[in-house]
Amino acid sequence: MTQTPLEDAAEIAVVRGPLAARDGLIRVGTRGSALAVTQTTGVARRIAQATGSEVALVIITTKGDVSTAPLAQLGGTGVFVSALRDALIAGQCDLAVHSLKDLPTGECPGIILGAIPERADARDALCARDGLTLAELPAGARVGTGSPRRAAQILRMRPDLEVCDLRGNVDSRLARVGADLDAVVLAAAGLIRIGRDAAITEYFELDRAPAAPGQGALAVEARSTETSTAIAAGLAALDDAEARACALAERSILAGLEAGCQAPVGAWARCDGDQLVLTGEVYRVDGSEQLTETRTAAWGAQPDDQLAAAQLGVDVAQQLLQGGAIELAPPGTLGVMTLSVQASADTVTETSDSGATR
Ligand SMILES: NCc1[nH]cc(CCC(=O)O)c1CC(=O)O
Repeated sequence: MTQTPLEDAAEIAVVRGPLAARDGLIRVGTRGSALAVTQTTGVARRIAQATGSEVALVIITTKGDVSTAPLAQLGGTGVFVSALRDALIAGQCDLAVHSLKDLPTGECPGIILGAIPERADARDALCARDGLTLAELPAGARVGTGSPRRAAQILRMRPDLEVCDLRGNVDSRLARVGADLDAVVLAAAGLIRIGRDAAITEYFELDRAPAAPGQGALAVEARSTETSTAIAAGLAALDDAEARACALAERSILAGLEAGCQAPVGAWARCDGDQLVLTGEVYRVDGSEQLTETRTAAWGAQPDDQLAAAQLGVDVAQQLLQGGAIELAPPGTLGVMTLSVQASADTVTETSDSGATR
């Protein structure tokens, strides 16, 4: 938490606590972790360059930052997001920067997704003791992750390993390697952003282990009532059509599966010439089974392509559902909406029953 990024912010002021709105000033809200401050500083710099405006970072503390309780108890990954959104709506900042993979797929009233900047490395990375790769870890080695997707992927590659739960910020997770764990799996983008990529001993290629939908991408949110031309110009300069299409395609798999944040789902979208290629996977968490679907759509960086990207995700989700995704994933992690609708309509089926009592 008390790392170098604050120095990186040299020409961008970083404020903990309220900062009044003022003409010509763009206040960019962020969580206070080293990772969040670093990535938001990058966004703030580019907005400053594109607009010539004065830009400041405003650090907003979220429940997820001050608690080590399991995320599910705090209301899921959404806790990282809601305090920032509250601050944006309340006018405590003018923009809010999130890791896209932490954003729930639903719309948020009063808020627009103003920009998805060019995406960083989407891969997961293994950080193991003694420079070991996954294949080199001894049988029974303990690998830390809090993600059901990563757990399943590790066990598919190495069924003999022991997957251990892991929480907290990137630095505290890394500190466990060589202590009570032999390795941890983290997002490469986060490690690179905070300058800890020297800890990486292996990158998992996306064809072998598709990452969380939106991993490595950032989301810049604004108020839907925003009228500032400087903010509009800043958002337009930041937005990357390819990153937006890929993120949209990956995230609409989640939406199509009605996936909760603990769903073991991997996604990988890439633009390849004039094609947008999307792969979605759903796993049994013990690594014993998986479903994979790949589909393509035309791609030419046209406005229509964004709609096609979203539809591609829905199509992949449909294929995964037809392949039996609901039965593969832990009860209640997929088809979440359908379950609650069924339950409230008092037509509870066996599936929704097990989902509800999980
Ligand atoms: N789950 C928390 C989270 N949210 C965003 C990142 C950083 C990487 C990114 O921007 O996707 C991380 C850490 C991790 O998964 O290792």
